[in-house]
Amino acid sequence: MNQSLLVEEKTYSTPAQWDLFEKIQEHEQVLFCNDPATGLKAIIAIHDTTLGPGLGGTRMREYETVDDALEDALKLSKGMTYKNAAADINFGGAKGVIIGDPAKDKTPELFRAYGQFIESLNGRFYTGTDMGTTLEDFVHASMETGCIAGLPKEYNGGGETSIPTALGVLYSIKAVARLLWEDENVSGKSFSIQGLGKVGFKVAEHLLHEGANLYVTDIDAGLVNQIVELGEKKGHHVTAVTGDDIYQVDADVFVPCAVGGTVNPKTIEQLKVKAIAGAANNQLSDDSCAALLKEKGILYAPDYMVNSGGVIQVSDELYGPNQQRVLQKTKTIYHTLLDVLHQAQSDNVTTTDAANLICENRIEGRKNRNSFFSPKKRPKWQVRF
Ligand SMILES: NC(=O)C1=CN([C@@H]2O[C@H](COP(=O)(O)OP(=O)(O)OC[C@H]3O[C@@H](n4cnc5c(N)ncnc54)[C@H](O)[C@@H]3O)[C@@H](O)[C@H]2O)C=CC1
Ligand SMILES: O=C(O)CCC(=O)C(=O)O
Repeated sequence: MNQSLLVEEKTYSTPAQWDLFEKIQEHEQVLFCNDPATGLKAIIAIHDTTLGPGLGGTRMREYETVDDALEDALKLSKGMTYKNAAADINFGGAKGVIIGDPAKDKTPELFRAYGQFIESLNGRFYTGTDMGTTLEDFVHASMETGCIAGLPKEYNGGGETSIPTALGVLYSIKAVARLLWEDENVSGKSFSIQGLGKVGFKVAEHLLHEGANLYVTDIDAGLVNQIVELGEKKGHHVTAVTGDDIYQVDADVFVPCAVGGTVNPKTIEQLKVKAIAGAANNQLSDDSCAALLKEKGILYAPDYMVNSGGVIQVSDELYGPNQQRVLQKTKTIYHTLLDVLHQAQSDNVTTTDAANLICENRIEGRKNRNSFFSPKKRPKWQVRF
């Protein structure tokens, strides 16, 4: 072996050089998007496209480090693979994160630049709203790419995904109630809701309509006040709670609807609830939390099943927007989730393990069926060619 090859071997086998590839080893592709002209800094992670093109929303958030942003994109996109498999739709898992403050850093040009990067993936990534992004942002992105889902109705899209997502959370809560109390009626039961944004606010409205009592928190005091006032009008108790106190309230069900990771060993110790069912993606800080919850007797409804109303709508757009049909499909979450909760009980495993197994079997099964070549692997709403 000549000297230069020896040097190369030595250089490239240093473990630190491979850290990044180790981090993304479960993923098919990760795209770092950098556009100095608009200030766009984004990461698109495509986890698995066995079931179809990668599909997942794009989040905008002020991350402290690029590593934090990458970790979020990797975890969220993997979650989408499971979510899409659980919802039995023909899409794989992917997600985008834009690094920046949604209140200060958004411009139409930034989203157009993001659209150009999406377009460069040539149909491998479809996206729409998530935390910190709105339908309007994606109207700008859609000027550059056809791979945008969930545009406003005026643009012939399905509109706000938080509507089916919130309905799916309500039906999941009903499934949990059926398992806990043999009755899906939640009137008089109490719920602690963390986050009153696009989804959490609607979940709170649904629960008030059902006659439930609420504890609510959000870093935006205006949203908290609105729900407190609504509760007063409806004659139900809505108690505003500050920050981390939400983990200690004496509610029946914790409903995380803000950021991920809020169910962790520290908060599990504080939680007094009987169950957790909410919209936030990646609620558990790590896999071991599922076992901790099981030990403590807290029933955990896997997040990616509870919050699949959004992808159900987005994938349904293949047939043209139809909210009635989407809401009907969203209600099926009740039975899918209840089956998983029963399965976990009868197998004495965590609810996460029971749900993951169903998804992994579905993906494995599809791998076998995808064994022959077909050029028609694009969803039919892809109209650019
Ligand atoms: N929008 C959708 O259709 C879907 C959303 N999700 C997930 O649901 C969660 C909420 O999504 P959206 O409502 O769309 O986002 P959003 O950005 O509209 O709302 C998030 C809310 O959480 C609040 N918040 C942030 N950190 C908080 C904290 N530490 N404590 C209390 N409140 C806090 C924010 O002030 C905001 O009001 C996210 O995790 C998202 O990924 C999942 C599936 C679909
Ligand atoms: O809005 C979308 O494009 C898909 C929904 C999504 O990202 C999610 O369920 O987390």
